[in-house]
Amino acid sequence: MNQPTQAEFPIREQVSSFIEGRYTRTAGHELPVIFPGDARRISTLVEASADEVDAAVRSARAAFDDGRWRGLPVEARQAVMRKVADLVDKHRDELAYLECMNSGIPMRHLQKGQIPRTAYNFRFFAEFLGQHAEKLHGQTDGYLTLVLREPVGVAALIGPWNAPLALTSMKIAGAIAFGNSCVCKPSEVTPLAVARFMELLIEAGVPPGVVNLVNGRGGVTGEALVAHPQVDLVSFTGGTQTARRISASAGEGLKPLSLELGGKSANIVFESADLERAVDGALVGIFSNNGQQCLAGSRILVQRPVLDRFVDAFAQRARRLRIGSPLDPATEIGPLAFQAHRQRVAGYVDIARADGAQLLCGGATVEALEPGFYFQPTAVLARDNTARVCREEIFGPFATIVPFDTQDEACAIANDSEFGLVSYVWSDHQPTVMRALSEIRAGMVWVNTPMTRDLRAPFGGIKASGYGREGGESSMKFYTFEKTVMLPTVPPSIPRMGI
Ligand SMILES: NC(=O)C1=CN([C@@H]2O[C@H](COP(=O)(O)OP(=O)(O)OC[C@H]3O[C@@H](n4cnc5c(N)ncnc54)[C@H](O)[C@@H]3O)[C@@H](O)[C@H]2O)C=CC1
Ligand SMILES: O=C(O)/C=C/C=C(\O)C(=O)O
Repeated sequence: MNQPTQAEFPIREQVSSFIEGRYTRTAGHELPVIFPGDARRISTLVEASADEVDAAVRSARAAFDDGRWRGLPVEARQAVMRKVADLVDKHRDELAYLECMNSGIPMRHLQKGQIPRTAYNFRFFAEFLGQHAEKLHGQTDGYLTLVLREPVGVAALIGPWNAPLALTSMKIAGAIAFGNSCVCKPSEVTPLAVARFMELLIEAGVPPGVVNLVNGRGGVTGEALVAHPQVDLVSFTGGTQTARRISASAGEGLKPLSLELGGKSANIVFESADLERAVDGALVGIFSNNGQQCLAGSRILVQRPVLDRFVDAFAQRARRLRIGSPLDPATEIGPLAFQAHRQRVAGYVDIARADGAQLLCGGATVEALEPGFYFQPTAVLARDNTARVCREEIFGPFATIVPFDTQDEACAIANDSEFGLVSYVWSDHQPTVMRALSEIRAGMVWVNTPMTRDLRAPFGGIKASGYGREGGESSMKFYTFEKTVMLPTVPPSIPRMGI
């Protein structure tokens, strides 16, 4: 594909809220929307005030209460959700372009990964819905006990900037599949693709008001949304500190919460691994999506007998990754999402050195691509797991390699983290794999493969990586509540009172 252009896919001059099926275009506090490839301002975000958040929640509430969506037969909801997926496929390049211009994620990754995943989020939940009727729990002592699943109500869906549409659409699909209405709040850094997606939802037949959008800063728009008394549950993906504030507010309102947070995931390469595959996997694990992934394998633990070979191959391949404009189909590493974030990532080079780590490759910005927010794929060899680069989530193209001797040590290092999102294990020796699987404390473990995803499976972490799970049945449980119904099968004898 040629590089897409703004003439082909115009970018809205202003991104506001989308309430009851329409952009609001109100005046308000403005934030620039920037193309990280060259630091150019490409649009303006108009922040939603608390009043506008209130209007969005009320719209979702009304849509829920009058049953315009949850009251539809399952087949009708499924048909609309499939249509959403078809429209995402049809507009794949446009959505990829908007996301790319806003987040700096390379087009090739968006066109092959995140945008098809957006379509699949809707297809998956449409099919899932068709498989799950209310469950009959059988008879007991003259009663038929039924457990019904009902939508919770109005969901607040708060998303991050690292995979804006793919992650927000996963939440929307899960929420509306089971009949909920929702208000989304994407990251203020990356509002464009999610905003365009709102129009596609309406075009597909999702009734206005069922999915609303508010844009703005977390401390303003996000806080007003979480605290709104008519919001019934909150699904959040983002940073751990933010999650603490959201938990406090949601806790006050006793709102169910799903928190998908950051990680410092161990990618363990045993000497029994196919080393070439492990290097391939480790590169994908830390450098795909410009390294901005919660599930990045950012701590690469390597068994000493293969350490030198691994380090040489990894650093050599990292140096060869193609850095460039995210619009170029050949680009493997694009710019980081915003300038302050690049500064933060770059700061870890000195932090690593101060802790005695050795720089293996990268470690600098890319002069030739200034003023874009580029940063070279970087790897350091840490002395041990106490280094700050082993403990803090960097969220960029920055790998920390840590040597180990024994399997016990590898698992102890893997678990010695405040986070517990995922872990990767590379070994062709089954007992090694089986032991690692039972000892690693993380929400997910991938064996001899980087980052594969099955939407039927629960996704989420433990410890500072959050709690709650989404995907398949886990989403169904989160976005519904159980209502128990007792029906007498024979007229019961009821004690007579007050006679
Ligand atoms: N997928 C993940 O696990 C992600 C993890 N992160 C981690 O979080 C760190 C900080 O990144 P940020 O973009 O600043 O993430 P963040 O946690 O601040 O933002 C995520 C979302 O939460 C919203 N938000 C912020 N404060 C809020 C509040 N008080 N109430 C309601 N909503 C609020 C933001 O506007 C955004 O939509 C990153 O450096 C990275 O370590 C960031 C993005 C994604
Ligand atoms: O596959 C999912 O449902 C979630 C993936 C999350 C990320 O890739 C992320 O937050 O980086």
